[in-house]
Amino acid sequence: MSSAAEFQTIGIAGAGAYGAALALAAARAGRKVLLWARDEATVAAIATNREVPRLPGVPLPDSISVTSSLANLAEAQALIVTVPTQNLRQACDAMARSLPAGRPVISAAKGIEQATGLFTTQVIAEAWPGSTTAILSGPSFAADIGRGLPTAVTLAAEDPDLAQALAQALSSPAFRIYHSADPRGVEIGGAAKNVLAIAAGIAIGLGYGESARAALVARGFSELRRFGEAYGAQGETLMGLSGLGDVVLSCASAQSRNFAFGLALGQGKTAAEAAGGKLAEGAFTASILAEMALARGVETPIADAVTAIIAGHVSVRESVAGLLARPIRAEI
Ligand SMILES: NC(=O)C1=CN([C@@H]2O[C@H](COP(=O)(O)OP(=O)(O)OC[C@H]3O[C@@H](n4cnc5c(N)ncnc54)[C@H](OP(=O)(O)O)[C@@H]3O)[C@@H](O)[C@H]2O)C=CC1
Ligand SMILES: O=C(CO)COP(=O)(O)O
Repeated sequence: MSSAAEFQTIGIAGAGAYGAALALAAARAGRKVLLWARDEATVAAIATNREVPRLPGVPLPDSISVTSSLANLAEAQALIVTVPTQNLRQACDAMARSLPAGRPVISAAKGIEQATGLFTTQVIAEAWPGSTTAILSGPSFAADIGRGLPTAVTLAAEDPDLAQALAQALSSPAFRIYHSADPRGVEIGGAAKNVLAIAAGIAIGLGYGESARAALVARGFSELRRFGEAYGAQGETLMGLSGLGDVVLSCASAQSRNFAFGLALGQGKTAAEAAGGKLAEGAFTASILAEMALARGVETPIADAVTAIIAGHVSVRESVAGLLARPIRAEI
């Protein structure tokens, strides 16, 4: 039986925008936080300025310390990994070399590993054998968490007691964490919503308007649900914060980097120009998600279209015309 009191110190691996946000959330929940960045210069800048460069304007309290040594995370009773999905394996390999396995490792990444088709908790389990995995996901911009605005997410683990204990340990009045025993459902929602956010951005970038966006979001959610159920997600999870909730947020706001990436594609930029050096997880997830859907006989026309556009195989307009020319069919 796990209890929140076990988790007094939290280690956070990855000092980007979300790592900073979750460090602040954990500190506000009364935890001591050890924030790890791989780069010495970043650690020095954070220690001096008491803010994370990728989340500027939010001062870090004294309960957050920063380190470039993974061995210093040994004191933490639970770890949260906040590096991009395609770099998660590398980060977990490094942790496995520096720390004993066993403590809970919570993924906060939203994607599918391109090279393997593994979801993020599977990547952690494979790269760091013996770790107990969990996933935290849901509608939450790092900047909103940083400002202390009300936010709600889901934390899931196979062991419901562990999920509940971690959720309690990390929750505070403005950062509410619901718990779940369906980690696969939670991680699929977070990965797939990024692909849909790109599609929604494309529709707006093309000037197709709000009705088109609403249609895309609804049909996209149906795609997410089919894919999720084919890969073992529970329907109720997909309807929750980490699925529908994050689709609503990310498809509606230009604050989403995935939406902004799609918007730029729709306005005629190439994929490289549209990314502009910012992380758009959906750009890496779209093709593997489409491939995995095909392997299980699931239709994902929106993920297919996003994949073809990013690869430069079709123009944005041709691709959208292809979607609009699909045969008329029953909605469900
Ligand atoms: N930002 C947000 O609002 C939210 C983000 N997320 C998810 O969180 C994850 C991270 O996103 P976010 O923080 O925004 O991204 P950022 O681009 O802000 O930061 C990524 C961080 O990961 C670090 N990093 C990359 N590769 C490694 C590695 N191999 N080892 C250690 N550190 C590494 C980078 O370090 P360096 O500077 O050295 O490259 C950087 O500090 C993504 O999966 C995203 O979907 C989830 C919810 C909200
Ligand atoms: O996942 C997020 C909000 O829940 C952040 O979205 P972006 O990665 O698209 O900025």
